[in-house]
Amino acid sequence: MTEEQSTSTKEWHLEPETEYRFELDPGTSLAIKLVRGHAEVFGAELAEGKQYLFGSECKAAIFTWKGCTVEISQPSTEYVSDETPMAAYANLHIAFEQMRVRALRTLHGSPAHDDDPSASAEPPRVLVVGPENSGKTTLCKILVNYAVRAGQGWSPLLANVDPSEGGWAAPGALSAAPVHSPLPTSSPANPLGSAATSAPTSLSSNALLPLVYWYGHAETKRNPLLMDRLIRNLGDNVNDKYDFDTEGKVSGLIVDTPSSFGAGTGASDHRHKLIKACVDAFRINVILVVGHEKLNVEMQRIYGSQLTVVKIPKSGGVVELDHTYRERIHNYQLHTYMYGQIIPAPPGITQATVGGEALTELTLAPSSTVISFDDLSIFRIGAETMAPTSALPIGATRVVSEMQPVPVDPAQPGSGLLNAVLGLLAPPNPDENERYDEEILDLTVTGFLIITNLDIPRRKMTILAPNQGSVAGKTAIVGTYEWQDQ
Ligand SMILES: Nc1ncnc2c1ncn2[C@@H]1O[C@H](COP(=O)(O)OP(=O)(O)OP(=O)(O)O)[C@@H](O)[C@H]1O
Repeated sequence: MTEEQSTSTKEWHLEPETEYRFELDPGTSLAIKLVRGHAEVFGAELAEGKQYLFGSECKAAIFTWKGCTVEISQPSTEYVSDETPMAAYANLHIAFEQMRVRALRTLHGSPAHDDDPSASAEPPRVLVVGPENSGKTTLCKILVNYAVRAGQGWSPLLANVDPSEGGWAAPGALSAAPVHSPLPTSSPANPLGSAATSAPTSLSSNALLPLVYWYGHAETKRNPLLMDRLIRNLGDNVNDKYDFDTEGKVSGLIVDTPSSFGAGTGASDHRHKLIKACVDAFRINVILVVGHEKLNVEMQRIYGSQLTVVKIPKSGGVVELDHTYRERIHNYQLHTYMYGQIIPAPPGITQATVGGEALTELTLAPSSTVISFDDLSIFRIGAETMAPTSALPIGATRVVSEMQPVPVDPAQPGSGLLNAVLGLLAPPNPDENERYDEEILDLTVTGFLIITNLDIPRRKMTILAPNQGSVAGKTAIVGTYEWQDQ
């Protein structure tokens, strides 16, 4: 008996249009091999005979349109369901595909043959909204994966404006990237597959180069003005890109939103402003509301006259994620950002891949460096450390606004910098005349680092970063995320 056969493997035969769902416990991993037929994980096809690893408490499903046999090593919570919304999702994909084809035809001035000449020639620019745990991110992934699999050379842009999720960067970031090959699913630490955000060595074959802005908090309500500005910055960048890349533009874009956009009601809260910011910034023409009647009615009422609002079903497989799970995921994400994607294979599995990549290609070695306090300028956006208004001298008015970059002095006890996650900013405009006061709000992020030690008497601090690049003279922003290497 070979080593591989001696593991506890189990074969599942899946009928057409069913899915095998699994949920991993902490510290466990799972290997899945497609033995026969066709299967996909959230729209990304599995290759026959390859072992795919899943870890870090991943919760996902293997879906098949035509039926298949899969071999599972070291199963955990698992079941098969024949009730999935995949047919509805596939119909959506077909509708978006028609929009792309029409947009491309218009771009090339090709004659229209069969369909309605009055139909819009705009590519799909889709905003996905829904309450917590409705499967928004999963739906975005499925739609993007179906588009890139269509064989038309589409590279739709996926934007993630959910700061609690991290996407391709660290949690607290807003990001966007054109997707050229299917996004794999292997761990919630990399919900959208691996990106070349940490170090060049992590440039695996399907790594993406996202555009990233740093918000720095999990909750959108903490600084809605900053969220609004970053969403508009992301949108402006995307539109600038499209001005030059008209072929890329016809692939369209999909925007994944935080659950706070779909939660609660009432016109006064900040979420309407942020939804509006997304609609304007990304020139949205379709809003998908995942499984929420009231939200659908609300979106119809506000946007129904200017764009298409579609309610779509929520999958019964979506897992309710609690607060502690989300905190563990943030830890996995930052660990993965620093050390790469490390998923130990279940016993007996020797040859496996993570989302199709060889395991060794995804491992990183971060560097810990001691720098002087003066090497790095650190800012906090808004008045986090301000005294309450009531504590100000009589007659004094607050001078620090929610959007003002406030310098943070590491020498100050209680600076909040120890173990803080910092977003390292791209350099400001080299032309002094083009600079402006709040420029650092509009700079993209080139990387993240963690302050692991502060030596106030010697004015030194230790930083952990994925590579050894110098940070001297650079500017970083601190938010409310912290991480300790355990
Ligand atoms: N069909 C399915 N089978 C098993 N697990 C699933 C399925 N669909 C989604 N999940 C899992 O459920 C969890 C929640 O899904 P997802 O992140 O897509 O929801 P969301 O609405 O974006 O969440 P959030 O509340 O963070 O905005 C994820 O771990 C995802 O992998």
